[in-house]
Amino acid sequence: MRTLEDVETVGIVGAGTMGNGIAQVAATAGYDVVMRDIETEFVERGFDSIDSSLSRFVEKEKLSEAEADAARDRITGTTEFDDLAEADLVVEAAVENMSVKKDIFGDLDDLLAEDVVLATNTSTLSITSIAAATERPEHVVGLHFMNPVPVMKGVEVVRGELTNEAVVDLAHGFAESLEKETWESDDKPGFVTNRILMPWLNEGIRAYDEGVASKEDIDKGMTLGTNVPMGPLTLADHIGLDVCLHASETLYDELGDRYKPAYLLKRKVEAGELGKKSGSGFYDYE
Ligand SMILES: NC(=O)c1ccc[n+]([C@@H]2O[C@H](COP(=O)([O-])OP(=O)(O)OC[C@H]3O[C@@H](n4cnc5c(N)ncnc54)[C@H](O)[C@@H]3O)[C@@H](O)[C@H]2O)c1
Repeated sequence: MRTLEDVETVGIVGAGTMGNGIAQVAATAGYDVVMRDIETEFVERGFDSIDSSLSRFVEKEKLSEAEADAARDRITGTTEFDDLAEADLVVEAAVENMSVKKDIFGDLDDLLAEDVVLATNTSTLSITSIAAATERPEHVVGLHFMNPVPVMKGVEVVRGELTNEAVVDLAHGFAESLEKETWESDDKPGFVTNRILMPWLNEGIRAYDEGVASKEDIDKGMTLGTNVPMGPLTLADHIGLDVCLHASETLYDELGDRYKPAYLLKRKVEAGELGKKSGSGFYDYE
């Protein structure tokens, strides 16, 4: 198996919110990066996000201009799947859909040398199921970065049923080389973070819907009362209500009633009120 010392080029599948963030932190850490999406427009949008994020790091004097330029130069964007062939490690960050991920992992398995580790950034889907699309399930691991990747320190390493110990070690080592801190989860629905976060968000939404308190007081109660940086309604808006609903539905399917999404979460998504990104969710963002 390729070890961390062998990793020079990192392949990223998907140039969206997470993919471009992972590409940025990998390039900043000195890796060469190949970032692949299906349309040129999506690759370009990924680079726009990277450029503005690197500029903020320069403004805050966390990176010099030369370091930011060097990081940017280490990233190659592409729509050609075969360009991922030079990767020593791949992190998949495409859409949260099992059949899409299985197709991608089947193709990666065909393309890449058999000693290359394939990681997925899935938030809620089973690593073991994704790995089953390959002939190297022992080389498939969950590497669950948090959003926004350049800012959030934590990475959850998820061990599939068949994941090798050395692959789990590589996942921790790679994340640490990006100056992240890791923890580990078994391949159970939602892993540690979303298993606990999603019912917390849904309970906040239900409490609001049932008139327990105003949305401001629910958020204030949770921030001042439990010392979290954002209350549930603000955090749900930041994550995106559609993303919250999708994750909640996956957990509900796998774990049953205690994970049932709140009615109001469904209604908001149906109304197109998706949170910060659409201009309104529980709060208005103008
Ligand atoms: N956004 C979050 O807060 C967050 C946090 C942690 C993990 N995740 C997980 O990360 C993954 C990506 O989420 P995101 O928020 O970046 O989504 P996104 O929609 O912003 O980006 C996904 C990208 O994948 C691309 N894509 C689709 N099929 C592809 C393919 N076959 N090959 C290459 N690219 C393809 C899409 O065009 C899109 O640009 C998901 O599995 C999600 O669950 C998301």
